[in-house]
Amino acid sequence: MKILVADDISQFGIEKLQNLPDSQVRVRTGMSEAELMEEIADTEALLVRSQTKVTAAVLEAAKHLKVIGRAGVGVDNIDVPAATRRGIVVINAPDGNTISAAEHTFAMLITLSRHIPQADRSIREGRWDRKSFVGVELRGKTLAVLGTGRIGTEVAKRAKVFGMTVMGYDPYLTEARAKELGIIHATFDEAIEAADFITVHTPLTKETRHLLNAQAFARMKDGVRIINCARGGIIDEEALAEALQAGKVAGAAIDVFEQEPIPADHPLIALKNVVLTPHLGASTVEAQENVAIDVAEQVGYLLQGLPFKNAVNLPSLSGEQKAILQPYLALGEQLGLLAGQWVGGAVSEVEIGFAGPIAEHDISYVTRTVLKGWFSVKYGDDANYVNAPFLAEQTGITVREVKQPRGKVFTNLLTLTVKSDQGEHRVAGTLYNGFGPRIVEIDGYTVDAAPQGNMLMTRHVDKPGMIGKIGSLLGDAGVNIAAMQVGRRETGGEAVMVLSVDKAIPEAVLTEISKMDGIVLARAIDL
Ligand SMILES: NC(=O)C1=CN([C@@H]2O[C@H](COP(=O)(O)OP(=O)(O)OC[C@H]3O[C@@H](n4cnc5c(N)ncnc54)[C@H](O)[C@@H]3O)[C@@H](O)[C@H]2O)C=CC1
Ligand SMILES: O=C(O)C(=O)COP(=O)(O)O
Repeated sequence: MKILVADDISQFGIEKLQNLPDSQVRVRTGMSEAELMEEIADTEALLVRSQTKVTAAVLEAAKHLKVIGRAGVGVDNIDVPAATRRGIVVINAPDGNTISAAEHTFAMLITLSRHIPQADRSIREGRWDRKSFVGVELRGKTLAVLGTGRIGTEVAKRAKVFGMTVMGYDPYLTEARAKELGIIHATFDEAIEAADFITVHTPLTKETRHLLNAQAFARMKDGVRIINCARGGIIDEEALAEALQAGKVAGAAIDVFEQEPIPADHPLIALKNVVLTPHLGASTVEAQENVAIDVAEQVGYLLQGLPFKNAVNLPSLSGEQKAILQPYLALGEQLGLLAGQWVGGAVSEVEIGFAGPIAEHDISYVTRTVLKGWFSVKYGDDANYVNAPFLAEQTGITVREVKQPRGKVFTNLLTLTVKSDQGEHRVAGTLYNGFGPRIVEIDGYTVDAAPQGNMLMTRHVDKPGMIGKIGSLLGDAGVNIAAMQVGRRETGGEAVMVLSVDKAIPEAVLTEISKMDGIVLARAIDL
């Protein structure tokens, strides 16, 4: 198992990776894109912080990569859509540096209100200047927190203790949560217009890029102070520099930049009323240990095929949800795999039906497992839970999820209906209490088969001798039949047969069965 650590992560995390069975951990930091592309070719797991840019080109070169672990929160240095398309899981460590980032923000807030770095510099320059550094109190001032997630919330709590009025803006902030935190639930405009201090705590996305721009600065109070310990790019740096020069903004404290490291001629460097730190929000002993251990643990679980959490490109399931969904995830994958081998032709539509208690839960993960099973017939190990929805999109397959009322016969039922240019097929499975998963329907015919191992499935005309002939052909080839199921609607019509066999059916035998008079469809299935 080859693991590459491309940024400085705590030794505690590296040791966890080294302790994984069969792991070979290489630590090489500060690589160029070309060097990383070379280094990553045979790597299964890559660990980074914010410095290494994991571009689409890097991922293209990473033929064996299964997982990217981000020892921290922001994943904007990783091309997540490209990773998802390639089925690579991206895992971050969302909780480990929250307090450190909040404390750094608070340090910036106080620094900004009392000119500490500028005053320190003046003393070192031989001056004793007490007039130039008159500050403002935080008490009684209004702080706008844009983005009230983990870090924004911790900043808000601390600001409350300092006697500030806090206005929170976040699409996910509810009135009740705002009340609980003792903050004012505000719109973006209300927050930025009322604030004496504004701090941003959103991720960098299309929506938040230049959230604070020239128009936003124009609407703010004269003398407002701005803090960014989230991501460069949330604030338009040119517009901020202009607003600072014009005196509209009285001060800014910035930890993160559009380009890191910042260029020597960056417009903010020359301005006196600005405090700059080189992306230090998460740089504490505690945060670095936390995030490195967290991410190494989850990456390790994934590499060992164990359940893992904090994947940013997979839906997250609580332990309780996992326990409920687990048997359905397995059944869904088997149904997908079965249908993928049973259905021929160009498929345009897949409908997944959920009946029974499962319909009350988040079914999106089950859909992923059905699609993963389906696509693994064609793509093998290249299809996984991460890229399965993308593969459906790429191959022009419409996927529909339908929640159905509980049926009369089965207390729970998963159905998979597939429309192809050769017609419509439907397979269904259920979970019998105590007996596990069973296939209970194929193309409208009732059967009861365990979905496992090698099988022969046929649709044939229900006439004497069919089953005997198939049995002899298999017997002559040394293929033993372990179980047999036949489903039919009326005598002499069409029937479906499911044979569980002890080993794979040779291609030549399958061809012969397919050519038999009365056989409509015959497929070897491997589950
Ligand atoms: N300077 C540093 O070293 C560090 C920076 N960070 C950065 O801090 C940021 C926040 O981190 P967390 O609080 O852990 O994330 P989080 O996911 O808990 O919170 C982000 C919040 O932003 C909100 N949001 C998203 N789009 C928004 C929009 N358009 N307008 C308003 N709110 C919006 C979300 O609803 C969410 O509540 C991230 O960008 C992260 O990368 C995190 C740790 C250290
Ligand atoms: O966790 C985050 O989002 C951070 O910005 C921390 O970045 P870093 O790991 O210190 O390069």
